[in-house]
Amino acid sequence: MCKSNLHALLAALPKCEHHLHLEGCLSPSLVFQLAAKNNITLPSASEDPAYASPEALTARYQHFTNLQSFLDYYYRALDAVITQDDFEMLGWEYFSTAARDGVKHAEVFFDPQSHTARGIELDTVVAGFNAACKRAEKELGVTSKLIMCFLRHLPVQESRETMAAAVAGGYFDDEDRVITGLGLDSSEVGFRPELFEEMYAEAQKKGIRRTAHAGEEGDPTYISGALDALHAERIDHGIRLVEDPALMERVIKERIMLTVCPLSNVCLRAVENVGQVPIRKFLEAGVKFSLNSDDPAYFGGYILNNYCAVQEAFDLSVGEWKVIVQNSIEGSWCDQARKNELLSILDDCVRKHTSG
Ligand code: HPA
Ligand SMILES: [Zn+2]
Repeated sequence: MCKSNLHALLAALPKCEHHLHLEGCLSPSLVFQLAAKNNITLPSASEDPAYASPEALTARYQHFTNLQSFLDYYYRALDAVITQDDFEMLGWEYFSTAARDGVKHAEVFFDPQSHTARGIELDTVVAGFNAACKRAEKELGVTSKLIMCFLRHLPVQESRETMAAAVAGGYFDDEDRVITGLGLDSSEVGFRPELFEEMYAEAQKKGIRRTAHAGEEGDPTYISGALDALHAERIDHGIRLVEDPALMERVIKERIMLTVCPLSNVCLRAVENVGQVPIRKFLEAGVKFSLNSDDPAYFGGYILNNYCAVQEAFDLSVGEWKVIVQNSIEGSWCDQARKNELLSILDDCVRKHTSG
């Protein structure tokens, strides 16, 4: 609950989330629970005191110093996730919590290489996450799309193999497209988007949607690289766009949406506080963006916490919230009929708020 008098409106807004790593929903309690079930030995408390208990691990997550310091914990925790049911449980952890925060549509990332590198089949990962997506639609009315990410710190050949495995698995087939989009994540600086041009070109030919993390820690040339070399349709994070006004003009003109993650930016010290995320600058300039939780088990909460933190920092008007939510609906990769449903929920929601 935030202090804002708009809290009821923020809670009720029909949210679309576009920057959410399913692996980032692995809470410390779930790490310990799955490790016990799967007989996985976590690091001992003498190796790393953070592994003394779920509470100690939670406390450790308050002290990341940059992206890499988080990724080290993020990848290590995944050792506990093994079976198709584990992946489904992780997916359900996301959808069941996000639905309570008012998420109606979610386009969620997963990182196959962090599992296939441990000997887990791509099919196991996709089947588990896809089952969670299906269940979310049936039981919660939350629609979703899966976005397969490449880990940019690994040799490009491994991304090539991941792409080939997804094609061979039929996940991009037109009739029953299980994977809607490609993404690019992990350590940004030094691993330029241009390295992944070939896989993105193949995706574009197949009509697969494209996004990439850029401008989180990397300078604005990572954003232009993602647009030029990868033909990215969205940019994940993208907050360093403000450093290059000409590029910002291009992003506005080409209607590229940024998927901004305010609490993540604070936790990973890209900014000192939410007030330094360029929300007001983007709104005033007409840069389209959605607000997202990134890795909610690590960064202080799910999407509503991000909406509330933005409201506390910027004191936005109802009209400004309407623009943010409208842009996040229109920037989604669902069909127009679903967008129209969500736009109409948005209208009702704003009307109810302003009339009473
Ligand atoms: O915010 C992120 N940036 C890069 N890689 C990631 N993997 C999970 N979250 C992130
Ligand atoms: Zn991310």
